[in-house]
Amino acid sequence: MNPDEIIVLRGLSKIYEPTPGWMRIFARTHLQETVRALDGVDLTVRAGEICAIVGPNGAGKTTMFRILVGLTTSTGGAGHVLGLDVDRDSEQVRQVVGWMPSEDRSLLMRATAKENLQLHGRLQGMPRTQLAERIPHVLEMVNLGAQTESVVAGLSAGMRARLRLARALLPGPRALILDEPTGAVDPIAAHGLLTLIMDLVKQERLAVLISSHRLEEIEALQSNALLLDRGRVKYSGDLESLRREWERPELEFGLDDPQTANQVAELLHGQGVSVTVDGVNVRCRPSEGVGSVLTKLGPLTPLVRHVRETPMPLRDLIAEVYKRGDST
Ligand SMILES: Nc1ncnc2c1ncn2[C@@H]1O[C@H](COP(=O)(O)OP(=O)(O)OP(=O)(O)O)[C@@H](O)[C@H]1O
Repeated sequence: MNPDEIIVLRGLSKIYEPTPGWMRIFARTHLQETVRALDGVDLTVRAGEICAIVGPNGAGKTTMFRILVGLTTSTGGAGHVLGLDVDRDSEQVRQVVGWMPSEDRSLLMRATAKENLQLHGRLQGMPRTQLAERIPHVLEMVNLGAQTESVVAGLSAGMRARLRLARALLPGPRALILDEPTGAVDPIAAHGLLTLIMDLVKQERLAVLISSHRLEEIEALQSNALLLDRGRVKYSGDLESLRREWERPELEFGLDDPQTANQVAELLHGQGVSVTVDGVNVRCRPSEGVGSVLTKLGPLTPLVRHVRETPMPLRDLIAEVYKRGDST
């Protein structure tokens, strides 16, 4: 085992079986068909690395997190944290994985920040002496030292998110699982929270899995990404390689007059490139590079006054991975 590889998933799968007929009488909701929530997922997260888990609703993100914190078991493949098997050694895994759930519902609103951490620590089986030492430390780590005795109901959404992070850090974990950490937080507080997470990852050499629907946040984290779709991996790797592989920059060709712009647009359209015309500018997102598009313009090429290339926003890039992946 490589000691730097903190989270290792190999072919991890989870199938939810249909609810048996006799159980449907008791179950409030029941499953009619088999659901493949995770289908052969491979992933390695090393110490000091952040991996963003991205996917539409139902992609399998929560199921992966639930397996890692021992709330459910896998039905195929294997998952290890620091060499511990997530199914067989779930008790020990919970000691080394900090879990930050997406909502505040798990916080006691009328208790203080310190009381919340005490209760959580006791439920996790942490000795009182260890808690007395860890609580001030983790509150300082998330810049909530001054709020130690504050009642949670009086804290801002950003502070509550940091308290949930402090709770995840309480046992001194080597891995963190952050489920939509900025979901309920305003953009400024979200930026502060993400900066804090990035600093912690560096200082403590934590391996972090994070889910977020806010793709611009993932870019700011400079993380790796695992794109999931119906339980299967669409892409796994760093964002730079994702760009190299999938980037289709927008090209803008500037012409002298609208008439020439329309001629260029028609020519490209005739060659299967979808274009928009905005006055003297023609824009398109071709699958080939600038050179081959210019060649396609033939006698109109010398009339092009400027070419501007704009990189795709991460949101569009990821949408492209899902779209193109579907057609293959
Ligand atoms: N306890 C369960 N029993 C049956 N099916 C489940 C259960 N939990 C999740 N599923 C199904 O497994 C699939 C993956 O769900 P999961 O909640 O892991 O996705 P997700 O990516 O977290 O989605 P979201 O972004 O909506 O939270 C979905 O089809 C879901 O309906």
